[in-house]
Parts: sequence; C-alpha cells; structure tokens
Amino acid sequence: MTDSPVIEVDRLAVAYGDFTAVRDLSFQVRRGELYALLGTNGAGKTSSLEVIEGHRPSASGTVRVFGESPQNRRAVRPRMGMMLQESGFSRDLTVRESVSLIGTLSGRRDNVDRVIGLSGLDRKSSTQVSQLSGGEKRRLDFATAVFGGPELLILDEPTAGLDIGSRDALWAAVDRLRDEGSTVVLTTHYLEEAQERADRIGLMHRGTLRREGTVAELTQTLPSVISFALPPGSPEPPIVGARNGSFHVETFDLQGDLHRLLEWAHRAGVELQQLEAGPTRLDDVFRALEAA
Ligand SMILES: Nc1ncnc2c1ncn2[C@@H]1O[C@H](COP(=O)(O)OP(=O)(O)OP(=O)(O)O)[C@@H](O)[C@H]1O
Repeated sequence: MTDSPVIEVDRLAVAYGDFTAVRDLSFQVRRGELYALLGTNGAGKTSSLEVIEGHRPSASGTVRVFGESPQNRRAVRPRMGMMLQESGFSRDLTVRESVSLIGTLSGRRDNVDRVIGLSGLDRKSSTQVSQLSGGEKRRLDFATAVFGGPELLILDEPTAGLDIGSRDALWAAVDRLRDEGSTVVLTTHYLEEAQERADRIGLMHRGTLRREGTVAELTQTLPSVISFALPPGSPEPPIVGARNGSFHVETFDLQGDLHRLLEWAHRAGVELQQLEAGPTRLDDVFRALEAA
C-alpha cells in the first residue's frame, strides 16, 4: 500500500528513569514528504527520533516505520538512513573504510567512492576519522546516511557546524534523494532551512507536540508586521500603532493595510522612513510558543 504513512507515531512517551521526556506524541509522516520536527532545546526531538530509529524503547504508545516496529531491524534498517547527532565511528578507520563498513551494515548497496564524492570528502578518503574536523565528521555522518539511497532519511541537526558550501551540498544531495521519492524527517535549529524546505512541520515544546501544519498554516496564526517612521509634523497615518515616535503595526491583512498606507503617503506627500513590511516568520511562531 503506497499511501500508508512511512512513519506513524501514536501517543508516544519516552522516559529516562522518573523523568518523562516525551508525552502523548502523535504524528504521521507521509511518503515523499519532508517533515521537520522542530522545537526548543530539550523538547524531546532526539528522544523521539531515537525511538523511530529503533535505538531507544518507548515507555508507552506505538511507533511504526513502514508499518513495522522499529525494533524489527531486519525489516526497517535497509530502508532507513540516519544522520544522528553523535556518530559512533571507530576513530582508527579511514573515511573510505567507515563508509564501506556502515554501508555494508545498512544492507544497501552503493558505490563507496560516489558517496564519498557526494559528501565532499574525496580528498579525505584515506584520512582516519580521528583526524577529521568537526564539519568533516558531519559530512561523513551524512555520507553513511545517504549510502544506497534509502527510502527514509532521518536527519538530526544535519547542518550544525557545517560551512555554507557544505550546507548547500548537503541540501542538493537531499533534494536529489527527494526527487527519487525518498521521505525525509529533519530536526534543525536553523528555522530558515525548515521554512524553505519542509512540507509540514511539527513544533515540540517540553515533551509534547504543540502545533503542526505547513509553514503557511503555522504562520497565519500570528499577525504580520508593518513598521515605519514619519518626519516631524506629518499628519496622522491611516493605521494605528505608534511606539516611541515610530510606528509598529500588527495586521492580519498585510496587503490591504500596506496598500492603504502607501496610498495615504503618496496623497499626503509624506515620506515613509525605514519602511519594513513582511509576513510572519517561523521564528515568530517559535517565540510565541516559548512565551506561552
Ligand atoms: N540519556 C538521558 N538521560 C536523562 N535525560 C535525558 C537523556 N537524554 C535526554 N534527556 C532529557 O530529555 C529531554 C529531551 O531531550 P532531547 O535530547 O530529546 O531534546 P531535543 O529536543 O533533541 O533537544 P535539543 O534541541 O537541545 O537537541 C531533555 O530534558 C534532556 O535533558
């Protein structure tokens, strides 16, 4: 059944001793989508992903990956590539040996040199893991995750510590996998990456899912902002919201209010200084979540 979700999480709880890190978490990831699980520090994203990856048992609730329990390694592992926050590479192995070993363990097939090239590690192929920089280690993590073009790719803060060129290369490789039909689950603190790429977003805070939807659905719950200043002696503008001599207007009708303001300024011959207008960003949704 191609329409069944790739991941189904139903009332998941994750506990560390007496501490419940994740509570009543439910969400589904559909085939081919990029689902971003975002949240504040300690919200429970990695704990949840670890259950999905089969690395951690749940305290309660159910998780299904391709319809199987994630503990069923034999069924799930060949179909899932993972880029964890902490990799477990042996320090003595070279890049090439690491990709080859993890590739074999994944149960998928690929050309080791192709994967090394794709991850920008060509010149480090014979270097030991212990001699790689932090960013190079992340590239190696990525190489092993995408080995063999998995149907499901789990990326836990994939671009943390990567320079801009490495980020671009990583996203280009993810885009190629998505073109081939792969499903991606992403956590990141770079909200612009999620805003640009996610089909849907789940927002976690203190162990629970607080919001879920497309970027448009999440951002339309908060007003957009228009801000500007006026030269001394200017007439009153048609929209209200004065603050310290400048104007800061929150609106759910950005286009209409901006149109009225510009028309008024044109007719009154008033210069709108430092004019800024823009839709709500994911950052604002995030801040509202933390403040709640
Ligand atoms: N091994 C552990 N033992 C005890 N508590 C843990 C352990 N791992 C995580 N926690 C706690 O569980 C909570 C959730 O942690 P988790 O790493 O899942 O959060 P996160 O959303 O991935 O955070 P971040 O964005 O900071 O990486 C935190 O309060 C954390 O301190």
